Amino acid sequence: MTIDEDVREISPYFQVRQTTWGGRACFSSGNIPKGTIVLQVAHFTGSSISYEFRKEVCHNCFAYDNARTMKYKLNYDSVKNLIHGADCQINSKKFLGAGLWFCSEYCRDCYLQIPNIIELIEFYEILLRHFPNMLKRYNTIPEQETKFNSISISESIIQSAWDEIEINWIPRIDNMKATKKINKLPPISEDEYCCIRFVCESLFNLKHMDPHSITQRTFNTLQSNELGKISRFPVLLHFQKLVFQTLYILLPSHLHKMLTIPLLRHILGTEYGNAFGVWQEGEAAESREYFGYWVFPEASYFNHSCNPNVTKYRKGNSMLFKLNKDIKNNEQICIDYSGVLNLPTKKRRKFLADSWFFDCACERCNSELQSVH
Ligand SMILES: C[S@@+](CC[C@H](N)C(=O)[O-])C[C@H]1O[C@@H](n2cnc3c(N)ncnc32)[C@H](O)[C@@H]1O
Repeated sequence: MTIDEDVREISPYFQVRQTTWGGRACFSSGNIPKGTIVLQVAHFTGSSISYEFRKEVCHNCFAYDNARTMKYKLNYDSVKNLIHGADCQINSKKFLGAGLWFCSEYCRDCYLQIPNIIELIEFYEILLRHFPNMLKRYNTIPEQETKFNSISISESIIQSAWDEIEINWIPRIDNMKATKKINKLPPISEDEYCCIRFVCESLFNLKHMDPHSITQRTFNTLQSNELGKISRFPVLLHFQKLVFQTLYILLPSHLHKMLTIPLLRHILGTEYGNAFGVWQEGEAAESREYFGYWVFPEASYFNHSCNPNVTKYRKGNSMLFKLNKDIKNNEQICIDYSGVLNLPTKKRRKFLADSWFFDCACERCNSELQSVH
């Protein structure tokens, strides 16, 4: 993978360079003292709050109030001024709130001020309208995970699955009347529902982002872990197809234009290796809640180290990366992906290989492995 000259402007504190052992990585641009925030990012391409927390986490600032439902649900009055044009499929009488909850009027207003946000709200609302029926059908089919997980995966198996969609499924759907298309919506679970919202938010953000912005350029060059992740969990290939099919049938035209198979594969393939967890703020690591995940392309060049020099944390809807020790010029800047740094070498490395699909080549692993042999 080549390094785009442009990604060098991510932070004045580091440069992105190629390594021989772990793809691209961040190297400090000088001696930097402990406590320095080397990166703060606020532009995620996509975020996903898990179904369980959908009413309990603010969709603007990600606040959480001990499992209480957020006070402000989106209502028709707050969106009606944003609806222009007759083809918007938001119905004033049956508005369900698009599955969007906020901790305050301020957060709801901030969310509604995002340019063109009505496009995303419209899709969330359409999906929410169809979801109960899709879920009901999902709940009547027997457990299929075992069947799908027994498939052995290769690059060409993934490609043929998508070719099948492209060559057979899409033309069939394109030839149907709108009402008939709805009958082809697949049965989906809560997990697919959340992932569909994640992909749609990514399409929406990418559509309205300056194509020359650093977020867009870094997103384009993110490393995909599609093959590693689907090989480990083959059911994900089926899952991805359901996500695509639902989006293809339900997306209104302004976002439908964005939906291509290569882009969907890039959004999901890069999410597998680059997403950060959205964790509860202000709680100890052992007791905090995990709300979901989000992707910040500019923050995706940090490699993992089992002795990291950066601590990452969330502040509202941004993420900060702060040095936890002094570092020297040209030193690699690394974070912890795992949350299991206290485990013994073998177990820690197995965890990284199983959940992140790489054999850790950090200094601590290298020196601990040498002392084991
Ligand atoms: C979030 S990306 C980090 C940036 C990545 N190196 C790149 O070129 O895009 C995570 C990927 O980097 C590589 N990586 C990160 N930390 C590593 C480590 N300690 N040892 C080996 N590979 C690592 C793995 O391929 C992993 O899937």
